[in-house]
Amino acid sequence: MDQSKEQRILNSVSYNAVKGDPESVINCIDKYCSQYEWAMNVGDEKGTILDKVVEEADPSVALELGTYCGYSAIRIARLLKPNTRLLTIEFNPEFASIAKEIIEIAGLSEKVTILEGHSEDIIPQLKKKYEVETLDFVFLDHWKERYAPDTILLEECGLLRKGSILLADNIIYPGAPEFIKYIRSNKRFECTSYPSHLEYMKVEDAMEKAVKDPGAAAMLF
Ligand SMILES: CCCNc1ncnc2c1ncn2[C@@H]1O[C@H](/C=C/CNC(=O)c2cc(-c3ccc(F)cc3)cc(O)c2O)[C@H](C)[C@H]1O
Ligand SMILES: [Mg+2]
Repeated sequence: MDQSKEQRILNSVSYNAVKGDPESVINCIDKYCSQYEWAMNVGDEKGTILDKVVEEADPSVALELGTYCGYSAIRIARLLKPNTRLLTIEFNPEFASIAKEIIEIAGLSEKVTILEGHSEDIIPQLKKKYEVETLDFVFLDHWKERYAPDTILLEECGLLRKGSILLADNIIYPGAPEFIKYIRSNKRFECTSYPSHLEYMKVEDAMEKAVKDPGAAAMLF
């Protein structure tokens, strides 16, 4: 049986990237997906926005919804401080195992835990089974119609604190209209839109940042 696109991406990383060097893995995936086969990694342009928001969040515990090949997990984890971690949820077993290998090549297996399963099943387990108190940063990049219900689920499970930062990909293309409607009308969140482009294409896209109960100080000035 011929290989999947995701397997071909792993082949390219394993052949071309420098082991233990996250930047070389990121560059290798971006090169492969620009030149040979488009894939739904967040990419380098939106990836730079992701980097900035992760640095702003400086998270002790970060969560990603939708690992896919592990590209954004590597972008996030490479910026994490010692003794901090990224949990990333992926329900497709083939993608979970490919991501595991790519994250290993980047030398980031210590910082990244791939949780295989549906987000709606795993999120309620984060506190007890994965010893999470609250999440400092959440990257949403899975099925777009699940952004809103999973954000509500994170809230219901008490996983978001004052200042928790959510960042969502694909606000324009493919779009996440229910999420935008929900998060922008929710007084508890302060939202910012970051216009950009769809990965590897000249198509408009955007990312949305939502900060929960931003600092009270903000109200004083
Ligand atoms: C129901 C279970 C929910 N719970 C879940 N629990 C766990 N894992 C989940 C869950 N739902 C999904 N996943 C996993 O996350 C990944 C899914 C990612 C989805 N991303 C897109 O659809 C997209 C499309 C385009 C695009 C743009 C232009 C085009 F022309 C074509 C495509 C661009 C982009 O940047 C995009 O991120 C992965 C493939 C999938 O197995
Ligand atoms: Mg995306």
